Amino acid sequence: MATQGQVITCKAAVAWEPNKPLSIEDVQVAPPQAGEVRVKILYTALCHTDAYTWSGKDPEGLFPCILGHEAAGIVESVGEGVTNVQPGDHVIPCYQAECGECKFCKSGKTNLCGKVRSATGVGVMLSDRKSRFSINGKTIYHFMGTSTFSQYTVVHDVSVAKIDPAAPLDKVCLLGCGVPTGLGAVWNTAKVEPGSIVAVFGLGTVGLAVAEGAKSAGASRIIGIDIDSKKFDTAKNFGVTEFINPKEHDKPIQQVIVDLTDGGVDYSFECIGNVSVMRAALECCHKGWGTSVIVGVAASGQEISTRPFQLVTGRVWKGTAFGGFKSRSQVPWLVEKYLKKEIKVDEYITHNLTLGEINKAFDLMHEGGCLRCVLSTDA
Ligand SMILES: NC(=O)C1=CN([C@@H]2O[C@H](COP(=O)(O)OP(=O)(O)OC[C@H]3O[C@@H](n4cnc5c(N)ncnc54)[C@H](O)[C@@H]3O)[C@@H](O)[C@H]2O)C=CC1
Ligand SMILES: N[C@@H](CCC(=O)N[C@@H](CSC=O)C(=O)NCC(=O)O)C(=O)O
Ligand SMILES: [Zn+2]
Ligand SMILES: [Zn+2]
Repeated sequence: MATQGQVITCKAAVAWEPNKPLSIEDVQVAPPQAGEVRVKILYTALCHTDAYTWSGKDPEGLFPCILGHEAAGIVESVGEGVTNVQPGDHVIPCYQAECGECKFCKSGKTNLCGKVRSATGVGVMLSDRKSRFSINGKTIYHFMGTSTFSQYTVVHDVSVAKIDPAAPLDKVCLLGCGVPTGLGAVWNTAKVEPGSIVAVFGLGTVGLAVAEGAKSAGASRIIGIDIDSKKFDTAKNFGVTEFINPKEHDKPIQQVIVDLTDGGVDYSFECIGNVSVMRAALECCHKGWGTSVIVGVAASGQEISTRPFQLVTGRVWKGTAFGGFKSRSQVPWLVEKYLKKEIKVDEYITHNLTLGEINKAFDLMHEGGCLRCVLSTDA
C-alpha cells in the first residue's frame, strides 16, 4: 500500500523522561513537508551521546523525544522541492547538516552548518517549528535532527546522505557518528603527520577510531589510556601500541605520559567527556607544538580549565564535531572507503539486537565489553 502523503503509524522507542526506561510505542509519523525526507530506518546503533541526553545532563535535552542518530535506511517519500534524494535511495541520516549555502558551509573553515541547527536543537522541523512525531495527538520531539530509534523518521533534506546501495546497511549505519568522528578528529581536525606520537584517552568506539586514524596517518606511537584494562587487548587491533591505566599510577597521568615521551605527545584526543581528563590531555602535550583535541561531550555545567601558561607555551586546544567531516559530501566517500576495505566498520560491532531490546542495549553500553550495538528495527 502506498504510504506517500499519509501518516504512518510505526514502532518507536520513546524517552518519556530522563533515565526512565525507553518505551516501545505506536507513533504517528507525519508526511514530509517541503524540504523534508521521510526515511524507513532499517538499522540504528547506540552512541554514548544518546545515553548522555537520556540521562538529563544535556542542556538541549527535551522530553518526550525519540533519541538515536547513528543509522541507515531507505527513503520512503520526499516533500516538495527535495532534489538530492528520492524514494528508494539508501541513506544515512546526518545530525550535522550540510546545506552548502549558509555562512558556515561557505566559509571553507568548518563542517558545522547553520541552516537547520536552530530547529534541531529544540526538537522540531525548520519550516513550521513543529514535530512530525506524535502519539494520539501528543507531541513527541525530534533529537539531533535524526531520531533514528524509530521505524520511520523525518529529516531535513540537508541532513541526509545518499549512499551506494551495495553497502550493507547493518554495518554502514556506524558511519552516521562514532567511526567518522574518531577518524576525522585525526585526519581533519588535528591533521596528524607521519612519525607523530599520539595519546588517546578513552578506548570506546570513538577512541578506537582515533587510534585507527592515527595508525593510517603514520603515527609512530599510539598510547591508549583507559581505566578499564580489559579494553587494551581489543585496542591493539585498532593500532594502539602502548597502554596506560591511570589507576595503576600515583603520579598525575599527564606527568606519566610526559615522562614516557621525552616531554610530551604531539597530539592527544579526549574521547570520554570528562573535563579533568580534558585538562590532562592538554597538559600531556609537548611544549611548543602539542595539540589536544576535545571529542568527548561533557555534561551541562561542566567547564574546562588549565593554567593559561600551558597555551602561552605553545600547546593548542581544539575541539571537533563529527570529526570535521562535511556530512552529505563525505559520508558517501567514507562508505566507499569501507567497501574498498580501507577503513574498519564491522570490527566496532560487538552486539546485534532489535529495537524492542533497546533498554538491554543501553545496559550493554554501560558494561565494558560493548563497543557498538546495532539494532534492527524489524517489529
Ligand atoms: N564530538 C563529537 O562529534 C562526538 C562526540 N562523542 C562523544 O565521545 C565520547 C566517547 O564516545 P564513545 O566512544 O561512544 O564512548 P564509550 O563510553 O564507549 O567510551 C568511553 C571510554 O572511556 C573510558 N573511560 C571512562 N572514564 C575514563 C577516565 N577517567 N580515564 C580514562 N578512560 C576513561 C571508558 O572505560 C570507555 O572505554 C562520548 O562523550 C560521546 O558523547 C561521540 C560521537 C561524536
Ligand atoms: N546538545 C549537546 C551537544 C552535544 C554535542 O556537542 N554534540 C556533538 C555531536 S555528539 C554525537 O554523538 C556535535 O556535533 N556538536 C555540534 C552541534 O552543533 O551540536 C550539548 O549541548 O551538550
Ligand atoms: Zn554519536
Ligand atoms: Zn550550511
